[in-house]
Amino acid sequence: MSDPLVKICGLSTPETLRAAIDAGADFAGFVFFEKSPRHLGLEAARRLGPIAQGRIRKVALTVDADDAALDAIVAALAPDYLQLHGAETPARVKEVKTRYGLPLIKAIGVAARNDVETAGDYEGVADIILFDAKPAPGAAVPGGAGVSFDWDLLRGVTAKDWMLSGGLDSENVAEAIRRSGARAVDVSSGVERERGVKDAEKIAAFVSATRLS
Ligand SMILES: O=C(O)c1ccccc1NCC(=O)[C@H](O)[C@H](O)COP(=O)(O)O
Repeated sequence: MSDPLVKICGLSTPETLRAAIDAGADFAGFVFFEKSPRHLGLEAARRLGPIAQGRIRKVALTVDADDAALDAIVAALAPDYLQLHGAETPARVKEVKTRYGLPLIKAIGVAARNDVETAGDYEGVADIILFDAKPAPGAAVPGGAGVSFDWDLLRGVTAKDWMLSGGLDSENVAEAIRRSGARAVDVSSGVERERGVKDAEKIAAFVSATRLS
């Protein structure tokens, strides 16, 4: 069986983007959400986009963004994927997909089995479902918290293409893959030396750990 795909999320510097590319990660996530410590401005996106181009799939992550914000982000980064990480409805996901003609990743917050089942609402609309830990009620930032959920909830999940996310690191990712059956994983906090600051060695260790799983 092929190695699991790896997405490193919340990259914001040329050095750590290159570290993700060199480690062999498949997706580079860029967070466009001002309340996040990983927020990437448009100017920085214009600088990082060409480094990633053709070397790693660029994912622009937004939270309930309107068309004007998405227009600016798409123009600055030229992403390969859009990741919608807010409360976007299936209708909104479809609208965004049609407007930009890009594959869509839709995040679903999971705390219980019925959360996993909501992925069915996005069937035929989202290209990839990203199962992440459900944010705490009233959380200002709905992702990247380094919190995991019960991976066994994903056993037998019927979504066609999906990623596992939430609280992963190089120590636990092999077990998370084994228990959930994931064929793609996403990480942010687990490859940081402090909140919002990515670490090249941790990125390499994380990718290696998925290859050994
Ligand atoms: O990472 C952020 O700061 C962020 C902000 C707003 C919405 C989503 C965000 N991250 C989403 C991701 O895809 C993270 O990689 C995912 O939540 C896992 O994060 P972690 O548990 O820290 O590995």
